[in-house]
Amino acid sequence: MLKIFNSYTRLQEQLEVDKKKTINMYVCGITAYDFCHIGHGRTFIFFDVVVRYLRSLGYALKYVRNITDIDDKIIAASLKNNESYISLSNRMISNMKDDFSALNILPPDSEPRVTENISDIIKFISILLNKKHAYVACNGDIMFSVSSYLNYGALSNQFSKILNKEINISHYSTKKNIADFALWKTSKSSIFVGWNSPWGNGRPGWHIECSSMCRSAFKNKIDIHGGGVDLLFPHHENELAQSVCIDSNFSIKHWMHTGLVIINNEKMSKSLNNTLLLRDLLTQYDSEIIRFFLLSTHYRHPLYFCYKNLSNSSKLLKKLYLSLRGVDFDIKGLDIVDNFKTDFYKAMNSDFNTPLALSILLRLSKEINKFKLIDSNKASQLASKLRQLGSILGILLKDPEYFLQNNFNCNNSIIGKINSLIYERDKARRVKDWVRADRIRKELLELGIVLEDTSFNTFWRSLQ
Ligand SMILES: Nc1ncnc2c1ncn2[C@@H]1O[C@H](COP(=O)(O)OP(=O)(O)OP(=O)(O)O)[C@@H](O)[C@H]1O
Ligand SMILES: [Zn+2]
Repeated sequence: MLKIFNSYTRLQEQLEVDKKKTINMYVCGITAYDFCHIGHGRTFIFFDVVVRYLRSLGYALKYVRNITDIDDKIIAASLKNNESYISLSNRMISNMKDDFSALNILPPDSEPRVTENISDIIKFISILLNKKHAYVACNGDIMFSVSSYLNYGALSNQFSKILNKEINISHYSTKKNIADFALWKTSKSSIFVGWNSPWGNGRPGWHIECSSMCRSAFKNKIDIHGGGVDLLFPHHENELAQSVCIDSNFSIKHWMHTGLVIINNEKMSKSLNNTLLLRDLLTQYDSEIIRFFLLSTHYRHPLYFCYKNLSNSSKLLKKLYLSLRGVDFDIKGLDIVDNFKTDFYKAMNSDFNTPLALSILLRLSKEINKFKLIDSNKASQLASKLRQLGSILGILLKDPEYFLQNNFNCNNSIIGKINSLIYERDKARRVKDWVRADRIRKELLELGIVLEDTSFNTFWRSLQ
C-alpha cells in the first residue's frame, strides 16, 4: 500500500482512492519570465515519477500543472527586455517545454494559464467579497481577510506566528492584518493594462489563480496537490484559505512538497539570480544522468547541488547500462521469481523512496552481470525487468549502446577512429594475429576506450 507524507497532517498516510481508481493531481507550475533551472528540474522530475509510478499501479491519474503567465516579475522582466509580457511568457513557456521534453518529463494532461482563466478568477473574488472574506483596500485592491478564516495557518503550522504579528505602519493603506493578501491588484499605472473587473482595471493576485485553476480542473476532488516546499507558505496556505471560503466542502487529500535545490546555502531561484539552467546542464550531461542525480536524494530533503555527485550519478547510471549491454530483450519468459520488483515497489510505496529504489536497480544490475556468465536467458529476463523498473523512474529508456557511446565526450572523428581500429582488430583476430589485436586494444585503452568481446560482437565504452 502506497504511503505518502502529507504536509498538512505531517504524517505518512495511505493514499486513499475511489473505486474507479481515479486520482486528480494538481502541481503548481512555473512563473514564466526566465529559463528553467535545476530546482524546477527536481520538482517536476519528481512529480513526473509520481505520475509514472501511480499509472504503473493501474491508477487513472489526471495531472494538471498550471502556468503563471502574468505576474509582477513577468511585467518587470518584460519592461527590462523591451518586450511585451505575452511575448516573454510565451517564449519562456516554449523554452520550458523544450527543457522538460529533453528531460523526458511527460507533459501534463492539462496546462492551464492564468490569462485564460481571468473570468473565473473574477467570479471567485466576487464570491469571497459577498461572503465577507475579502474587502476593498484604500488603494482599490481587493484583499483577502485572513482573520475571516479560522483555520488560517493550519497547513503551514504558523497560526500564532502570522496572526499575532504587529501590523507594520507601511501596510495600513492596504491591509487590516499583516497576513492579508491581494486577490485583485488594480492597475496603478498606464504601462500595463490589465483586465476589466467590477473593481476596475487590474489583474489577479498570485494565490487566487491556483484556487481558480485547480477548481476548474477538478471541482471538489483533489487527491494530490503539490509543489516545492517554498510554496507551503504563503502560496498554498492562502490558496487553501480561499478555496475553503468559497466552498466549505473543499478539501485536498494529500499535500506534497518537494525539498529545495540549494546552491551556496541558498534556494536556487530565478529571483535570487543564482540559477544553473537545465538547458546548460543538458549540454554537459545526458538527461538520464540528471534524472538519476535528482532522484538520488529523497524528494522531501533539501538537495545540495554538487558536480561531484552529478558525476557519481553518471558512473552509477553507466553501471546500469553496462549490465543491459549485450543481452537479448526479445527473450520472453515467465515473470521470473525474484525479490527485485517487490523491493522496488516497497521502496516506492514508502513515500516514493527513489534513492532506495535506485539502489535496488543497482543490485539487480549486479545479478544480471552474474547471470551473463552462467545463464544468458536468465540474464536477459532480468535485464528486461531492470529496464521496466527503470522506466518508472524515467531512466534506462535508451539503447545501451547509444547511451554508453554517447556519454563518452568525443567528436565524430574520434568515434570514426575507434570504429576503424575495432574493425582492424577484428580482421587481425580472424587471422589469429593476436599480437596486432592486442596492440590495437592497448592503443584504444590509451584513448580511454575499453573493449568488451562477446560471442557475437565487440563493444566499446569509455574508461571513465
Ligand atoms: N530551488 C528549487 N528547488 C525545488 N523546487 C523549486 C526550486 N525553485 C522553484 N521550485 C519549484 O518550481 C515551481 C515553479 O517555481 P517558480 O517558477 O516560482 O521558480 P522560482 O525560481 O522560485 O522563481 P522566483 O524566484 O521568481 O520565485 C514551484 O513548484 C517551486 O516550488
Ligand atoms: Zn500554485
